[in-house]
Amino acid sequence: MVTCSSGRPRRNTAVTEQREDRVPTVIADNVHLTYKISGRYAKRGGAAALARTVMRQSTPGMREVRAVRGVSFTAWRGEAIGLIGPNGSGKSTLLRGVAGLLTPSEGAIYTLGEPALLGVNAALISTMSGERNITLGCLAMGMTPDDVAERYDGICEFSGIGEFVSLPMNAYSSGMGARLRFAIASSKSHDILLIDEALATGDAEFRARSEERIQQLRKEAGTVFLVSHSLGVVRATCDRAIWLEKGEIVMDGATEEVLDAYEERHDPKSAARHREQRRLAGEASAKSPTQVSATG
Ligand SMILES: Nc1ncnc2c1ncn2[C@@H]1O[C@H](COP(=O)(O)OP(=O)(O)OP(=O)(O)O)[C@@H](O)[C@H]1O
Repeated sequence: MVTCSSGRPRRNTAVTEQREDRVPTVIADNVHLTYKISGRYAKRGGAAALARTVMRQSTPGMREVRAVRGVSFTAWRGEAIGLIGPNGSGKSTLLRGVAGLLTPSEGAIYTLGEPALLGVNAALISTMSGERNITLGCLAMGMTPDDVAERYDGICEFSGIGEFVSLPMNAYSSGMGARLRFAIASSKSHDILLIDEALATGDAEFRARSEERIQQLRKEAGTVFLVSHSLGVVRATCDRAIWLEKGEIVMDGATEEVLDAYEERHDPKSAARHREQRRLAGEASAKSPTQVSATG
């Protein structure tokens, strides 16, 4: 089933561009996502208050934050896409738009299948134990009680939270909570899995296991979107990257190319180091056939 979330009715032109051999799972067509901040948060300060008094306004007006501005892309089944960009560039907002939690003020998002958003702030109930949250989280994802019973041990083991599972989640460290959320959400294959920074919180060993799990989810035919500030995680996990700045796409393409360009702009030292590493690796591989023939 194709689901559409849009600001106003639009002709679904992008769908007709699909290639025969690949299945599009998410189509974003000129998407704009805007937050409206109302009342007292919109404008503060003495001058604004005085203006309101003079103009006899009881409440200040609405302010808009245009977090995503005219974003278009097509995601295909089997892809893992990293969303990168500086703070406030609109990555999480775009993910929430794909998840259907925000409606575009303009443009449309079409999804084939059910998107599942896995965020660090995903809603589990902090006063309940990990055990209860596993059960509720799995049921909420559409599993049957038998499915839950079957997967329960695997989820506990994957999360690595040990006996903390019987304690309320508000007794967990933020890393433990994030690990449990990831373990619950990734225990089921999703048509479209949206991950917001979840991997950044675990330790190195958990990150390695999560990367493996994401690769597995990809093989099970889903599409994975990953928001991360860690370019290393995006490099290890994604084959495509979308770079956002101020709510607009700067670049969309193969991970290496996009990350190189991003680093050139935001972290030139790392970009130079990576170039040098590649040059040395290139030299080594150019030399190796000679060495083989010399020894062979
Ligand atoms: N609930 C909200 N209400 C109002 N404005 C918001 C809200 N959430 C985000 N914004 C604003 O939208 C813009 C994009 O924020 P968003 O969280 O999507 O960026 P991001 O790239 O994910 O940032 P970060 O890397 O810091 O997590 C920012 O200007 C932010 O202040």
